[in-house]
Amino acid sequence: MTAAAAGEQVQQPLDELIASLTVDVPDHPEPGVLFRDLTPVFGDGPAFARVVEGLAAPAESDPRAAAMAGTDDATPAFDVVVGVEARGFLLAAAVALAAGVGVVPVRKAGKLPRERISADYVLEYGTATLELHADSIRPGQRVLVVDDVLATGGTLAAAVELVERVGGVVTAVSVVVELAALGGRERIAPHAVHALWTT
Ligand SMILES: O=P(O)(O)OC[C@H]1O[C@H](OP(=O)(O)OP(=O)(O)O)[C@H](O)[C@@H]1O
Ligand SMILES: Nc1ncnc2[nH]cnc12
Repeated sequence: MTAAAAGEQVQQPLDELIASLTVDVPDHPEPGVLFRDLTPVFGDGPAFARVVEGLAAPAESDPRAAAMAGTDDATPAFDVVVGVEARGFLLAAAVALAAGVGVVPVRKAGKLPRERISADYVLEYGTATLELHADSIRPGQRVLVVDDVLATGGTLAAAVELVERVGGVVTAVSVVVELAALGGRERIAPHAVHALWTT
């Protein structure tokens, strides 16, 4: 008997759901960039819930992280979630709340008020500086790094670098969308990137 015949709800695959809700905007924020607008994904309650659940999945199923956690599979294999300003904040806070752990912001330059470390980076449409409070992650803490889009990988590479400079152990890097042609995955290596939709 099929799931439908048995009366079960058949879920649309998550990558198809994200793709169907994403709006492509040509030439934003500058000519030549095809901007993938994910705000309709975040604005859809059931889709957002599935995205949040999916972003936490690799860390939960990573044997290395599970062994480090020393607990059963149901326990998140990370102690804290790092989110990258600004769109990553929407996701990281939700993932952290669902997992029962804290959330730490990686911010654009000049926003964090206390002792901080900085990393300059290049992204698909510009250059910028990211910062992390020096005491926001304890040495050895296991970190899930979350953002919405992996394009060239400059942003996430800088975020991972900051986490590692303060002694955090990056156990997983999760994004909603990976723009494969821009090669970001190679930039993040040796860390694996878990993308809910690769296009
Ligand atoms: O892989 P990359 O080429 O580095 O690009 C990806 C980054 O670009 C976007 O952030 P943006 O800097 O536009 O900031 P926002 O979240 O404040 O809109 C996106 O949210 C990622 O953080
Ligand atoms: N093409 C793109 N769409 C949305 N966010 C991005 N961040 C970097 N490149 C992007």
